[in-house]
Amino acid sequence: MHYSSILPDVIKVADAASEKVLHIYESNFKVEYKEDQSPITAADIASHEVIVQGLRSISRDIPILSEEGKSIPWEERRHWHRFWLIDPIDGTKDFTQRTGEFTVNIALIENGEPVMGVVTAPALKEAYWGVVGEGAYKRDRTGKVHRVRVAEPKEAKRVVASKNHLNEETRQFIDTLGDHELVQAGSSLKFCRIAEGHADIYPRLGPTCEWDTAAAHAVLLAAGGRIETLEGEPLKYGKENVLNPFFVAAGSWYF
Ligand SMILES: Nc1ncnc2c1ncn2[C@@H]1O[C@H](COP(=O)(O)O)[C@@H](OP(=O)(O)O)[C@H]1O
Ligand SMILES: [Mg+2]
Repeated sequence: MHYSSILPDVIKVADAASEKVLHIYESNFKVEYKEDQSPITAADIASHEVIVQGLRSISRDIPILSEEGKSIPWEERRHWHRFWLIDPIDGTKDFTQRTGEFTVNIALIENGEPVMGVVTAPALKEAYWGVVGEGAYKRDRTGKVHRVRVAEPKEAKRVVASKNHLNEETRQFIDTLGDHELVQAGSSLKFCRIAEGHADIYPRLGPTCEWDTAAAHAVLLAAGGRIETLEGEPLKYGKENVLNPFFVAAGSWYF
């Protein structure tokens, strides 16, 4: 499959979802809570619907797994060699707290690995995308597109971590990194900050799901970075359990 040929259409889908999301962000939206007590708004649902419709028009036979879609039994998912993995809004807490640091995420997974990803930050008017092996790009708030690449420092100088989910285990890991600056960011933007060379390392010794990481993982891989489990294995997708293991994201210099 030629990912580069469908990438412009995938970016269009993410932009269309972002526009819808931004419209709701700027309104007086209502916050509800899912069974697991995580917040959800009309923007999560609207973004999911725009993305699903858009991806279906790109390809009718690639299945879609979305944080906001119905859960699909493992018996069906286990046969998927290629699928879209989407998080219609990552950082819903940042959305409800109006920090602007939330993202729309679309990844294409093949044989358990992310091969293409698009991440947009509607309120920041930034977007990142990448095809693994072909490079990563950022569209800045002026609309200018440029290639991005991870920094290659000798040690982790700028550590990026969650604003809403920075737990004790992650703090202890960060303490082992020596002198550093702590940059906090919401959502999958943390991976994008590494991809563009604005941060060096993102340790997450806490829970995330496959849809939280997949699209930005593709961007990071395309920019010369990696995400590995604490056992040194690459983070994989399409597992029976959608929870990710703890991981560290950084440029290749770290691993
Ligand atoms: N206990 C938990 N179990 C699973 N995922 C969790 C979790 N706590 C946080 N997350 C994930 O972490 C994401 C937010 O990360 P961060 O704090 O880095 O912005 C959430 O994404 P959503 O906002 O899409 O729900 C959520 O999926
Ligand atoms: Mg998420």
